Amino acid sequence: MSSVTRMANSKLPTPWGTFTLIGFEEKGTGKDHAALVMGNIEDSPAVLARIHSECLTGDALFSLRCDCGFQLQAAMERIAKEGRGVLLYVRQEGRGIGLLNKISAYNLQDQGKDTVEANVELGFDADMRDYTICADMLIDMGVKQLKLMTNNPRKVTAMETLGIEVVERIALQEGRNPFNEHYLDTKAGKLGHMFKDTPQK
Ligand SMILES: Nc1nc2c(ncn2[C@@H]2O[C@H](COP(=O)(O)OP(=O)(O)OP(=O)(O)O)[C@@H](O)[C@H]2O)c(=O)[nH]1
Ligand SMILES: [Zn+2]
Repeated sequence: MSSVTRMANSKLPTPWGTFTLIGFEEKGTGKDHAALVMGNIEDSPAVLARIHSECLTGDALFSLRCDCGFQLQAAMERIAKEGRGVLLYVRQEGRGIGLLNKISAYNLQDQGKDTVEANVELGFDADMRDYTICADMLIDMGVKQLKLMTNNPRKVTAMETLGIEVVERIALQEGRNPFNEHYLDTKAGKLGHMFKDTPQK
């Protein structure tokens, strides 16, 4: 049984083109999630896709502590350029620990901890995300194969495990700056993020 229910849809004009915005409700929690769709994404060929975890600070408040806002914009631009693709905007703020805990983690980082150490000190794993809802949103929209824009190999493995084939991983390296260098280097070192494209097959 799917973990999400499709609830509503509308047009969403953006600076890069007009997407269809689809709203989903997560059955277990009542949380809402969104998909931005352009073109016909059902069936083949593989669909250009981004699974974007919510980052209020980066996506909406222009934070330079991370690369999220830059990745979000780049992904929307690439999908619009291709004329076909999907971006899942998933409400997994702070890699699943929520905004308030992420702010506490930032406070620890201000005192010298890295992103992983800060999570652990607060009693969380480095990454608490579960991608089941992402696979179920894609299945609901008829998507079976992805060209996935991510540096995170765990997203690729998760999709494959959940029955969505990733035919290509496209690196999304955007917005490196003096404030997020250490964060990006920690992701590469401790969380296994990769900053080059890899064909999967
Ligand atoms: N706990 C915690 N979460 C953070 C921190 N910085 C950013 N985030 C969250 O991390 C999530 C984005 O994950 P990232 O690890 O940056 O990247 P990713 O989604 O795993 O991989 P990409 O697909 O390559 O972007 C968002 O939900 C952010 O809110 C931090 O220092 N601590
Ligand atoms: Zn961020």
